Amino acid sequence: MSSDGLNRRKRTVNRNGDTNEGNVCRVVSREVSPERPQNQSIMKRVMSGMTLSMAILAMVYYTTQCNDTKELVMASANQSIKDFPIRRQVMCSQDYDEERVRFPSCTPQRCGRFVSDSVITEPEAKHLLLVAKRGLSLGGSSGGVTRLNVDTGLLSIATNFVNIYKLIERTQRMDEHLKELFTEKDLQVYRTVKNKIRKRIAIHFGVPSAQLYFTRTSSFLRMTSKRPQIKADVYWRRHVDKREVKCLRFTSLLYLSTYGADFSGGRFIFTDEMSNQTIEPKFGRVAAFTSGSENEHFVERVTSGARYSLLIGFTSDPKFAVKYLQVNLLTQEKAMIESLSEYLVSEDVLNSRLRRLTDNSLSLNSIALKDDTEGLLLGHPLDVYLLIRRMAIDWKEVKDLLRTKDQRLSDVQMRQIGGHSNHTNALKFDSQCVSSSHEIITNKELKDAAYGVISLINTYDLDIKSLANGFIRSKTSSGAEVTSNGNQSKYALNAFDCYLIGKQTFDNKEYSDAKQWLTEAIDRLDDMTSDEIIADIFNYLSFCELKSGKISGAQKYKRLSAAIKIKPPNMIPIAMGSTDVVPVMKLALELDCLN
Ligand SMILES: O=C(O)CCC(=O)C(=O)O
Ligand SMILES: [Fe+2]
Repeated sequence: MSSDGLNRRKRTVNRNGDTNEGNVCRVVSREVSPERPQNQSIMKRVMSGMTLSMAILAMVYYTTQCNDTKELVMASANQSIKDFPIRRQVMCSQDYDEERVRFPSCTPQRCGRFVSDSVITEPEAKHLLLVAKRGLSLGGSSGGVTRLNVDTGLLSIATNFVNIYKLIERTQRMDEHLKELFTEKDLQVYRTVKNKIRKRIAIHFGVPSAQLYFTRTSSFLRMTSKRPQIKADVYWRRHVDKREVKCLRFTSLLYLSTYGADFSGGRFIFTDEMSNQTIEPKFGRVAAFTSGSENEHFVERVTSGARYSLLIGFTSDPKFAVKYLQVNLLTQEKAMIESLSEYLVSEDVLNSRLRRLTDNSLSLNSIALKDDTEGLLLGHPLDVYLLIRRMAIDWKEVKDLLRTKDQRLSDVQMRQIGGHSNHTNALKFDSQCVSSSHEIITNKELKDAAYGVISLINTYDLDIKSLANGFIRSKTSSGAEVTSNGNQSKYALNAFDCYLIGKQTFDNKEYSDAKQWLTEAIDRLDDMTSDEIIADIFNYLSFCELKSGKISGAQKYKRLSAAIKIKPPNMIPIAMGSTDVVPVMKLALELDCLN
């Protein structure tokens, strides 16, 4: 769950061996660095001598400095934290301010962390370790971390990811035992454990348990000392969970192996301003903390053995809850599609846009609901984004198209639609469903969902072009494309999606990725893309070029953008939130200065 590790500054870890502040600081470099070449010439030897002296000076400097950056062991592996958890309270960061307004009753009253060895039983931990090993053994990253997301089935294989559930579906005829990968008993233990952890978090942080929802981030992790192959393998970078998955409120970790016994290195470290705080993983131990920047952390690189853990993320925002997305939105959408299809048949509607929207939603909705039989809703990483896009954009458009049409329908005709006596009832989607889901799913959520896609790209280091085509492929991987859904992907994004994600990526200051998304948007332009959006795509492309110092490229795109006739301001494309205006205006000014 981290994105920017490779370009973070070099990290040193100050370590005290005991539970309290010590005076001896051992400075250990954790940087992944290539081996030094052998120096042959005298000149080189002199140079390396000088380098060494500078390194020693730097060490002395760090050693004197490290009295200020102490390291405290919050929970050691030798300890047994049974009766009372170890707790630490920290000041809440501002990361929750927005949620505080939206969900006052479930905003954390206090922020902090706790560690306990008595949340789950030993048999439960043993069972989950077997489940983790069984699941993870189907994959295996070529780098240091293998992830298996239990809810989506996403599993690291070599430098790629596959959907394990689809894999099983395809191979089960040959390999009967795979069907039994997760038995009912396994899932039952998994659910019990998740609920126990949720309850503890609720008690500890004073949040009603019923308002803590599981997110789709839950994953088994196996960390080893293997050299990283892709960005996602670098698990030892500092990060803030909430910055990567915005909706997160609490992060919990269940450790399924023990520091010092099953592996070395691999301690969990909070990077506090004055001192680092360390948790040594222990079999059956649960650590939980508020996910904002008050709890920035990293995992030390494992030096030997294998480290197993189960990460479970919680949100207070029901829209990002697994259950909400699975049950509410999808079933609501299904009802809307049924009503609409009935209406389209009975009315012989000629509006091709309406048909296209319905067909597209129908196919995506039925894929998701078909998976329901296996309890695996929303299995593709783009599912959530696409569902929210349908709710925020497509269904709103359907409603608008129908509104326009309704005005031309007589009362008699209205009654005929679906056999209902008044048109509000007949067009269920028009009255209740669309309005309510549209009220719930706003452009803000759509932007968050787009942000979710960006986090996914960064966390798993995915190739943008492949993902835009609905395929999951790592940026750095070579060879055959590994997909989660056969060769023909139903998840291909359209010009608007790529534009929206491109804009969010731009706001994230990732200009090269933003350019890629916007170029994908250009490749996907069709008759449904409005001129305003096309002009804005070119505008953003121009800003991307400008940010990368490519002045002539910036000017070229700016001219292209200006060449498109912009309609009056009420036609400003959807999802152009007012917050975007300021930076874009600023950039526009910068660009104008160049002309
Ligand atoms: O496994 C751990 O201890 C922490 C992993 C982590 O921080 C993450 O995946 O965000
Ligand atoms: Fe994390």
